[in-house]
Amino acid sequence: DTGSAAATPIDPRFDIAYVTPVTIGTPPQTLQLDLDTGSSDLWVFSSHTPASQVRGQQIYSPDKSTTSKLLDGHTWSIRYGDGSGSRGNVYTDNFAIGGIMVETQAVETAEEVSSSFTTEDNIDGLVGLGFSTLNTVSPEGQLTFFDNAKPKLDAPVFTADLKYMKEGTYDFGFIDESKYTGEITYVPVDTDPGYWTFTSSGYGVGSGTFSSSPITGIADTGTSLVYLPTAIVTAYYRQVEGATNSRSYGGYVFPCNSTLPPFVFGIGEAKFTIPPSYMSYAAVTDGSPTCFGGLQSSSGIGINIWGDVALKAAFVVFNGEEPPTIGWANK
Ligand SMILES: CC[C@H](C)[C@H](NC(=O)C[C@H](O)[C@H](CC1CCCCC1)NC(=O)CCNC(=O)[C@H](Cc1ccccc1)NC(=O)N1CCC(N)CC1)C(=O)NCc1cnc(C)nc1N
Repeated sequence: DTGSAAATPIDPRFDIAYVTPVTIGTPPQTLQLDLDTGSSDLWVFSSHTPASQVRGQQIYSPDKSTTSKLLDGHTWSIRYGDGSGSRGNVYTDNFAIGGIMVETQAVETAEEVSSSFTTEDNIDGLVGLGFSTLNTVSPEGQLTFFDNAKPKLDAPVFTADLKYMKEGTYDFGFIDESKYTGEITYVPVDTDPGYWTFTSSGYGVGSGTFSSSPITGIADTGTSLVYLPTAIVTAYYRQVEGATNSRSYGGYVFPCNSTLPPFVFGIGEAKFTIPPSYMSYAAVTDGSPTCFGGLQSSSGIGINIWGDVALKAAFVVFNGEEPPTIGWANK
């Protein structure tokens, strides 16, 4: 099988996240989920989520599906890097993305979600596309949609073609040559502890010299920005008039009318350029003349994260063969 599904930005003003339509159960219930290579739980707002915590999200009702089965005695509880979290019970049911159907997918129903999920009414839940080792279901961990779908895919891959303030695509089971230019450069993936962890070959700021130095981090579709070592981040903002590292805004900000250099990162011998428009992420509040940078320091996180700001500058292949690799191409 092969399949394709849209990745649509949830906010027209800046790319905080992307959602993809999925169907669950019989008859199919359609939800808009955030495909997240930085985690491995598939969880949804559901008929079990307290009404006080639901604000416009679509919900999955297992009781309305003739193919749902409670996974008795199983629970899940997850905490994300931004401090948000959720927890609940587990069902298996039919689950499809882009026409790829998995009959007994573990679908984790939320009994509780944190406030930032309640207020984000465009996200009905997440599809974790990290490695199944990160799945939080207890007492037995469950497989991701990709792990379940892999045997029926023409090729054990999925690709991300995320776009700047535009609808992009996730493809499953094939590599669409019309979506990229030149060659795909593949590099090894370290699957411990379960992220798509790879090593970039270096970086450059604007037309400055390229610094060849290994930068190990995770490819994370569920993270909005790029988080890299402080030395790289200060080298970048040194080139931005009026940039400061703001404690109150929690990161590097600058006057929105400042000229930003592009940011270049290496994958093997290949080079990828994040254009200035992506690097000026958003005004700190609507209408403010102060903008928040798309590149921030990873010093408080403990890992480097290549989030959407970097991913949308490339066509990215998540290759699930043994051993897994990740491929990057210009587009
Ligand atoms: C099994 C756990 C699983 C692997 C977990 N994975 C992750 O946290 C990475 C994962 O990709 C998650 C997936 C997110 C979670 C929130 C909802 C959208 C998806 N990414 C993050 O948490 C990265 C930081 N968050 C972000 O990048 C969120 C994403 C978001 C999007 C839309 C709406 C709300 C939030 N963006 C913002 O908050 N933004 C608002 C501020 C703006 N300046 C930038 C955009 C983990 O590492 N948890 C360990 C963990 C726990 N506790 C903490 C404190 N840190 C941790 N890393």
